[in-house]
Amino acid sequence: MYDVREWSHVFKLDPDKNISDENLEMICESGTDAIIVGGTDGVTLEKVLDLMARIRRYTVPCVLEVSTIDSITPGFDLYFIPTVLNSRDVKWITGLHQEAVKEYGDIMNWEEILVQGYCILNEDCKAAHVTNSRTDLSLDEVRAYAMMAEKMFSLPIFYLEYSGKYGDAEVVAEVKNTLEETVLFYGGGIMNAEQASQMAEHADVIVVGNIIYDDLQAALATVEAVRA
Ligand SMILES: CC(C)=CCC/C(C)=C/CC/C(C)=C/CC/C(C)=C/CC/C(C)=C/CC/C(C)=C/CC/C(C)=C/COP(=O)(O)OP(=O)(O)O
Ligand SMILES: O=P(O)(O)OC[C@@H](O)CO
Ligand SMILES: [Mg+2]
Repeated sequence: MYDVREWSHVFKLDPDKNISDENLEMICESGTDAIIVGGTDGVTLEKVLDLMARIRRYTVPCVLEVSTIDSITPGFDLYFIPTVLNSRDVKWITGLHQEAVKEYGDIMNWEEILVQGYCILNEDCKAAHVTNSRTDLSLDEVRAYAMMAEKMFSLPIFYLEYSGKYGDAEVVAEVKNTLEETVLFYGGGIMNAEQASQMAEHADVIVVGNIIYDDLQAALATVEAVRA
């Protein structure tokens, strides 16, 4: 099922982190809608290839969230391209993207590519540091980015990113009310079933990342919570 509008839960696996075969099997067979392979640091082609090959033993849809040009590899079902709308640096909004499209645009299969409009709201996360994002945004400013993503740029996905920190459910709810077509992803700090169901009440898709590595059973419980 490659239609993100049908999804409600995804796991994000970091190529730079270790996961055992046993735990990977439980994640892939959990009933989640997809596995996203992505991270900010230490993402190399070798690590991406290795993780993709291991996920490919299972039928779950597998998506590469591109964070470096050098780690893009064929074989994924979909490719997500982040553009960080609240970055202060054009490099992370359209800069690297233009370089990549200049190089590969003519051979890209655009049907398997979805652009994600990121709004990064945790000032302490790596992605915020790397992209020099302005995270001290008012609700109206966040809503404006959501509206721009949908109405100005027709992006398929708007991603409220609190990576490593549980976010503000009120902000997620308000952004959801702002969007009509664009799919709202929420990610950050989901560590248990209760948090998963709270964010899933508002976001279209919740993204569960770090807890996979810290407490696998808690991570698996988030799938059940969203389905309930
Ligand atoms: C051969 C083949 C199949 C070709 C496919 C064609 C294709 C897909 C081409 C891509 C073309 C293109 C436009 C590429 C864009 C290139 C690029 C590098 C864009 C920049 C992306 C970007 C803004 C990265 C910044 C970091 C970021 C937002 C990463 C997203 C993932 C993320 C937020 C991870 C969470 O990290 P974090 O939690 O902070 O870190 P830790 O958990 O490790 O602490
Ligand atoms: O790792 P966590 O905090 O669960 O966040 C998930 C995802 O939004 C990270 O890009
Ligand atoms: Mg992470």
